[in-house]
Amino acid sequence: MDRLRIVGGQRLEGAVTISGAKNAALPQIAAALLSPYPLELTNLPDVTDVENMLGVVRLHGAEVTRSAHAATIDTSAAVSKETSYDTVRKMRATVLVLAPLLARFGHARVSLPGGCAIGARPVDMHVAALAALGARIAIENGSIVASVPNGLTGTRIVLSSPSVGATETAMMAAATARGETEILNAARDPEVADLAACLNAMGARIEGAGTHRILIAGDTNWHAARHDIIPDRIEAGTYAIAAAITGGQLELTHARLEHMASVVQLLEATGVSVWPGDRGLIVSRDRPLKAADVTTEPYPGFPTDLQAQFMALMCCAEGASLLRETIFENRFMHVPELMRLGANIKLQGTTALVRGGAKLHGAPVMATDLRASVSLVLAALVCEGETTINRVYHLDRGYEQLDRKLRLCGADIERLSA
Ligand SMILES: CC(=O)N[C@H]1[C@@H](OP(=O)(O)OP(=O)(O)OC[C@H]2O[C@@H](n3ccc(=O)[nH]c3=O)[C@H](O)[C@@H]2O)O[C@H](CO)[C@@H](O)[C@@H]1O
Ligand SMILES: C=C(OP(=O)(O)O)C(=O)O
Repeated sequence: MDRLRIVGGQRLEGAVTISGAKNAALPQIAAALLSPYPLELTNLPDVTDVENMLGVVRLHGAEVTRSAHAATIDTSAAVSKETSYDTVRKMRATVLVLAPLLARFGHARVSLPGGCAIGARPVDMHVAALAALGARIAIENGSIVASVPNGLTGTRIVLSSPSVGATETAMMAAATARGETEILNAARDPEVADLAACLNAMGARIEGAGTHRILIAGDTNWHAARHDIIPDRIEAGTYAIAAAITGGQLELTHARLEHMASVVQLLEATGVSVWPGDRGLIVSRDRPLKAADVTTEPYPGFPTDLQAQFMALMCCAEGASLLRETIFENRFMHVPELMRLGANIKLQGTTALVRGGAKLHGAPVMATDLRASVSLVLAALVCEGETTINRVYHLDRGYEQLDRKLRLCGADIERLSA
């Protein structure tokens, strides 16, 4: 298993190319199963989650032609097979193949994903949305078994909360349904809007994605399509924090301000400067960091996927900050590891009180999930001495060449292969 070795104390300076968004890529790869015509995805990030999702569609008979940062997925010979527990367990987003398989083939069997390190993460809203569209769904031996012998029928779906995955499931299924579907209380994330743009390129007629109310015309005539994936706002936010924590300046090439308003607002409240440049965003800090409180919220609120990284930043701020996690009940696996580096953090339920300013010292730490791991990398950049981070495969799930990108900006970071 690879490890990362980081020696802290370097100020980061330079440009970082922000890759395509993992969380936009995953549902779009699943969406390729909706249509028998090829889908070409460009700006595809080179991360293991994307490779795994391409593996999942291959398991269903898709032919995938890869080039650097692109893939053409031809599902003309695809079939609906069982998606096993082993596959779903590795990556929860695999559950996104349920709707396309059901919509195209009339039946699907996908193992229930179960909980993961950050929370229980049920899929009841995905199931309810498909049932509303007319699917018969049962849970049998740990799998979701869905069928719709006479095809899906458009309807009104009211989500009990704006789940990203359930909105995507509903949108994909509704595109194939007979008649119009309205999704209310939809997730407004840019990745949802990007999936709609991809589906529209494939022939669907979807309006309102990116707002609470999405209208899907149904009865799609699919055709071959090409779609360019949006830049990863979570990767961009992570590097923005890397610039902030080291008191450096980074140009985040391709980063989009319009996807990052809550993040930029919070960083500015801590004394960080962010401004648009010719190629993306520029992030810089030359003042002491101020503490700021934050509550994670559905988009456009502050993303849960940046909570751990922001906590690392607040460990270095003057004063105390409160971080409230409202999306995932157990997303604080980074706290004990940050404390091993010397951070002063008190956890109470879903709130963390961070008393900033403690001197951080390098130590061996354990990566536990994707964003927890990267928060340790960020903290290690300012630790006195050497930090080694184990289980780097968590990072490789969603960060393309993290060590190389940081090294190019001046970080003292090295990957140690086992
Ligand atoms: C691949 C992908 O895009 N992953 C992102 C997606 O995950 P994901 O799509 O799984 O997240 P959701 O928006 O669905 O989850 C939000 C909340 O709703 C709950 N819930 C969700 C579905 C359901 O059927 N029942 C239910 O109770 C979840 O447990 C969680 O508490 O959005 C999350 C919230 O922004 C991000 O952290 C993940 O990085
Ligand atoms: C939680 C994440 O991903 P997933 O939903 O795939 O677990 C993430 O990207 O931070």
